[in-house]
Amino acid sequence: MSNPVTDPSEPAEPGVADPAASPDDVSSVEDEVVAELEESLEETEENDLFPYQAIVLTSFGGPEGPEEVMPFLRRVTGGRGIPDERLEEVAEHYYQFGGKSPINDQNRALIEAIRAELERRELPVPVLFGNRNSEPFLADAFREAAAEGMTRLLSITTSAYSCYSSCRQYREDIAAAQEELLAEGHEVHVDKVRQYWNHPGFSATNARIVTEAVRQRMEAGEGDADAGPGRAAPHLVFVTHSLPDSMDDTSGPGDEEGNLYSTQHTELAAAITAEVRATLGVEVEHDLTYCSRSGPPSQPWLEPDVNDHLRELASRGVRDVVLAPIGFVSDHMEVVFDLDTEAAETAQELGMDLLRVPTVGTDTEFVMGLVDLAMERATQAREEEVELPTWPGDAPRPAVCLPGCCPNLRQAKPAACGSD
Ligand SMILES: CC1=C(CCC(=O)O)c2cc3nc(cc4[nH]c(cc5[nH]c(cc1n2)c(C)c5CCC(=O)O)c(CCC(=O)O)c4C)C(CCC(=O)O)=C3C
Ligand SMILES: [Fe+2]
Repeated sequence: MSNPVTDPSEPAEPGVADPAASPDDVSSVEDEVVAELEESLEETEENDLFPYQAIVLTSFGGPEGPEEVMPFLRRVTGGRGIPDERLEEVAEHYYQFGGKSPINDQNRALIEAIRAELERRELPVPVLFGNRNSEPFLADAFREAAAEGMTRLLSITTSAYSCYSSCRQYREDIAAAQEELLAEGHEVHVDKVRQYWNHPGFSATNARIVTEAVRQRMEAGEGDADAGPGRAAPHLVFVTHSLPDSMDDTSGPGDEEGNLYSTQHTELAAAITAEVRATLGVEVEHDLTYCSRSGPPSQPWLEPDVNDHLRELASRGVRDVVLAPIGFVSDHMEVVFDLDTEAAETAQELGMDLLRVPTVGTDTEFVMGLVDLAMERATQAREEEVELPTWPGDAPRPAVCLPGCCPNLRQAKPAACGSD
């Protein structure tokens, strides 16, 4: 694919005709224009992200000041029956942090890291930022691309698993933003990378940082007076965002298998635990728990809640816990409030030692994995052979979602990046 002669940092300017050309010279002007267009097309074709002209980091969004908190929460919950009390409670979480969610700054840092990795691989493709629920919105990103004459974009989302909230809802918002652009006279095609819960860039990075945390805990424990040579390894508690049972039941390919969201987390938690055991040569127990439940109490959500589970572990005499937030890509509000504030308080009340593992954030191995995923998707778009690395298991999620998967249980809406 690569041609060392062309410098990708100097894009051709298609359509710029020689102003000195005389009107009789029409055919030579046309020849020139055609030649320039072909040259620019070749340049794009030479890079391994062809046919994509830009990457759009696609995320949830969050408020960046106190005045943005309530409009953000109303946008997120619009017509979804989240009780007012819950909204006020969540608003308080944001106010405790000055009304500013950490998520946008983290995504800007991730974009910088992706840009640096693209540059290292000599892939001259810009990275834009588009959120579902706060500025810069997805439509802003698409508009920016359209203004540059771009028509083919690749979305990388900041959610790794399969369910309505973390996959189809993103696809619906991409479709709505495309619709908005179409009304302004611009057609943009958008594909997305596969859900990457079992792409090694995400899963193996989590395994590495969880192993590091357990190792650190055990080394710290060696100095303890009551930590004899037979001291057990810490208990591993994995945590992810809770969902209504109905959303978990219908997560997956739409073939009535369902429960893909909880299954993916269960499999990854078990695989990481096995990796910790093998690497450190210790017996370690683990559980999967959930946080950030919302919705009315009458509605069943995935359990156990992380706080309830810490209480249960304490009652069984467990004192040493490593908490691994594998459900989250960065340290956003759910992590800094629900885990670092709330669960940390619970642990303190219980006299437990709780060490929270970092999220993948801007870890180099994770960032390289995202760029690998983008190149993989481009290879598929070119209909070339491609390997799809997975761990655990050997079943990559399809980059083009199957009809009916992870359905919207309230209201069917158009969704991008799928075959339905
Ligand atoms: C699976 C999942 C992810 C992970 C995948 C992904 O990353 O997308 C995620 C991420 C996030 N969720 C976030 C914020 C919120 N989620 C809410 C509500 C809900 N989330 C749900 C699920 C998920 N959510 C569900 C089933 C609901 C209730 C019903 C509904 O509304 O569909 C509400 C409403 C109030 C409340 O009920 O808590 C808020 C404010 C933020 C921003 C944080 C920040 O600002 O740093 C982020 C990254
Ligand atoms: Fe959420």
